[in-house]
Amino acid sequence: MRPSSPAISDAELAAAIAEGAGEILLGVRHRDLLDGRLIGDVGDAMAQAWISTVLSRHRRHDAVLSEEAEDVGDRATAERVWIIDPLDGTSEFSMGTSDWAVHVALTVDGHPEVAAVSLPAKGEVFRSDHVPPADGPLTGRLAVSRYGHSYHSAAVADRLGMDAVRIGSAGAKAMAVVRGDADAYVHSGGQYEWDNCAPVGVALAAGLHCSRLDGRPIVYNNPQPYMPDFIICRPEIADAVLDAVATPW
Ligand SMILES: Nc1ncnc2c1ncn2[C@@H]1O[C@H](COP(=O)(O)O)[C@@H](OP(=O)(O)O)[C@H]1O
Ligand SMILES: [Mg+2]
Repeated sequence: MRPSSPAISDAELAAAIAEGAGEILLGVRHRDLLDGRLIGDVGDAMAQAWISTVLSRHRRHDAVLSEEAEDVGDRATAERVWIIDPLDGTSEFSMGTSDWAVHVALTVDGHPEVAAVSLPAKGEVFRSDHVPPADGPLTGRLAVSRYGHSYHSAAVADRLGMDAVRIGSAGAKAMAVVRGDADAYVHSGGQYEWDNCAPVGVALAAGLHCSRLDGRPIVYNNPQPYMPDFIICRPEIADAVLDAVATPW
């Protein structure tokens, strides 16, 4: 086999994967030929197959953690690990809305060094090496799941007087904060590293506050890839958000 292209940087590769998988996923939704659960299953499988083939061709020495692949081998002890969600917001993708995303992050020693999040149905690709600072006017909006508030997001909305906006997909919610459409995304109650690693990588690069609910930094590539809670918010409200989640009632 010919060696893979030597030229592509980690940042270019992450963005190309997020964009290319997005094109595949838009093709899966082409003209409503599929629907319901089937469309989500096919989307997950096709995006995963393409991404894993691209990574094995271009970065065969790196480890990979993906929502759609078995977590085998010694990934947790590797230095460079790609953390991937080939389709975040599978239910929204299946429903035909635009709030779904592809997440691609490269972690080095547990930190997202490079990240890309595409929102293919909106034609947007956010990348950590090019993202502008999220420093526009505050909106008073808090991004929450379409399925409702978590205990802690309700406390933040209540305490800070914020309006909840329902958006599917962790990536789409985080990018709403990066874009300046919302001031915060607060999640508790469960998620996995692939759901929030690339969104956090882009958010950090945009100058946003990202931490666990108790204020600790978010560290990835843990042996158990469960990452159940985090805050992504504008730095100017971070203290108030941390205070609200520390003493919710
Ligand atoms: N309590 C929980 N436990 C595990 N995963 C959760 C979760 N709440 C949300 N998620 C996952 O986080 C992503 C965003 O969810 P939401 O839009 O509701 O905030 C979804 O990923 P997938 O679509 O990749 O499965 C969803 O499955
Ligand atoms: Mg996900």
